Amino acid sequence: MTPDLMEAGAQRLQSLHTAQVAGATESGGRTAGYGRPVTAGEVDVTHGRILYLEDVHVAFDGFKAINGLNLDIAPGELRCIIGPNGAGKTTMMDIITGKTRPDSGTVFFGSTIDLLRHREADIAAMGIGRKFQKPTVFEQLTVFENLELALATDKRVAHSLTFQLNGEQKDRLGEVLQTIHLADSAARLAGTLSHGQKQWLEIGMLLMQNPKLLLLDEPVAGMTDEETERTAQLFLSLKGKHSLMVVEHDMSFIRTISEKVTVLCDGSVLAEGTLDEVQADERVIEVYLGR
Ligand SMILES: Nc1ncnc2c1ncn2[C@@H]1O[C@H](COP(=O)(O)OP(=O)(O)OP(=O)(O)O)[C@@H](O)[C@H]1O
Repeated sequence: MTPDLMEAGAQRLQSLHTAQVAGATESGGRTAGYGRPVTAGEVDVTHGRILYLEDVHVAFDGFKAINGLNLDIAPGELRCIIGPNGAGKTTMMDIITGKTRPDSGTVFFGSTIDLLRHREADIAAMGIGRKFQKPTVFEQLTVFENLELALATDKRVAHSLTFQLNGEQKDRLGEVLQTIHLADSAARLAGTLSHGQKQWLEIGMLLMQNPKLLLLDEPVAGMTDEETERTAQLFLSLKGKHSLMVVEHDMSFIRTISEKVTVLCDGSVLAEGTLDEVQADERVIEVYLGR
């Protein structure tokens, strides 16, 4: 979830609570007003890359967590990232989203946006959405309200407290509900959803902001087999419309969704190719099996 969204959600919950205390809600705390949805600007992908990292380094207390990392992602690509524990996968996502500043290197969004010059909230607003492993939906709001809230991430929080959808936004919300398989659950409180449904809802919240690039950290951890299968279908349906970077340890899930797989190890790329290719690579076998 984006920093702006977390802030807006906290404010929204506070306002909902206040209204409940006063006994005066009209529509579950989302009464008249307006908001300005974040709309990502155009990203220049004429060079065939939506994300480009070159020779990125970061050390924590002398430990090289990212060590000469080079990576690029094509527009509309669904890239899977695998690697043993401590390989640097989370740190890489932290760098892309502005949470961690690298010591050196180049990180570009499209060919013109130098991500190292931007703050975390701005990077999210430019169209890079991040989904952490643990779902962080607003449990006391309905599915509908969670999605609605995702449109209202204006930094002037007062707007998000009093947000009202226009026709186009209602259509979009309906589409996202269908995409994330929650059309029948729009009025349910998010806290009553299964783990998998919460994950889909959070992905839906990111989709409401129409991200160009989605970073997804272990999206199927803790899901049932059926939920995992549905998540695979969801990601395949998003491919092309969005670029996706999926970090996951579940190899059967990777097999279902992947074209190109990148193996990270010790902070840099060890191998890249189809899952079959990287699984047959002696160096990959060695880091996974410790031979
Ligand atoms: N803030 C930090 N301070 C010190 N060390 C850190 C910090 N963040 C990450 N590290 C270290 O950097 C290395 C890479 O960590 P990272 O979390 O990026 O790996 P990962 O590939 O995501 O691992 P996992 O699959 O277990 O989530 C690890 O050895 C970790 O302990």
